[in-house]
Amino acid sequence: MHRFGYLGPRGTFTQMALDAWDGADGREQVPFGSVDAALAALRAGDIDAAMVPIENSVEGGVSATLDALATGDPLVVIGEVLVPITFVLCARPGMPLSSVRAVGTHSHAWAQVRGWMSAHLPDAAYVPTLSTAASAAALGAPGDVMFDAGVCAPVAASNEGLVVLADDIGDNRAAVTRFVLVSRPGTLPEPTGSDKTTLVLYQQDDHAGGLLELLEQFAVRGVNLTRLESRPTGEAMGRYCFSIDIEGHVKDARVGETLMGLKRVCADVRFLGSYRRADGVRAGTRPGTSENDFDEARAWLEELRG
Ligand SMILES: O=C(O)C(=O)C[C@]1(C(=O)O)C=C[C@@H](O)C=C1
Repeated sequence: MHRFGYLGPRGTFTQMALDAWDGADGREQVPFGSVDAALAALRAGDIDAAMVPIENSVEGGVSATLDALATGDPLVVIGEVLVPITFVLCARPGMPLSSVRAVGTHSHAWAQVRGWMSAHLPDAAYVPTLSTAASAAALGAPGDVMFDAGVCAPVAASNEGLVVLADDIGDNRAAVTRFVLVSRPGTLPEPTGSDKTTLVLYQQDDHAGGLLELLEQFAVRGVNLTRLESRPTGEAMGRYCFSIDIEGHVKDARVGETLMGLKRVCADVRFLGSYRRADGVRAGTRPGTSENDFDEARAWLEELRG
């Protein structure tokens, strides 16, 4: 693998995630204007992998990524990276804070600085941009821009020669965004004991207790969920699929058994990869759900069957 796409332009938090990814020396970084564009290029074979944001500790799931992975030609996650998020408010030299009337940034970034904005620029209009660094790049280029200031990473402001009007403006100082490295199917990282698996579940039909039935599959095998979101399928009002991250690897017995159970009760199970956890947390196993417990139970059944 050598061509790695990412949500650009340079200076995005996504590029920081790609810089922090340790699996690819000599890689070429290819910026894309949107998550959809990066994943389309990956599906088309123009790049080998793509780094995209999937979840923020303050604003939650990144719908563009969740939806692009849930539909279309299959893709798999092969790794994840956590990046602490720090925002600055930046502008062209000479623009004082008191003159800022409109602020441009990515919608997930805006959600993380809303409190600061209402305290310091309560009347400023919000202008969405495709990434935080895109707002800095627009201000850094000559010509008219629809906003006077941008919210981005400090590195994006300095890349573009902008002045910092305010530092560290995130409402939650502990904000973290989780990024995933996505590739075409065919690469399954080996289990490490500290892994995650990502799935999208489509229900057979809408009925009372439907979600509970899906969750039981995890619960009885001691599989812990680390993220659960419902996303509209787009087919009709009220039709949802479930985007889920669980602890463990598809090669772990309890995860494999869970997937088989889900396959029986769901209309469709989309496997989106098993990969090493960025935080190194090892999955705890409930009594009766260790590899050994499953091996012993399987051997016992084989014996009964003669
Ligand atoms: O705009 C960027 O810099 C991104 O990498 C995207 C993104 C996101 O989608 O959440 C990543 C981290 C921040 O939380 C804000 C924006």
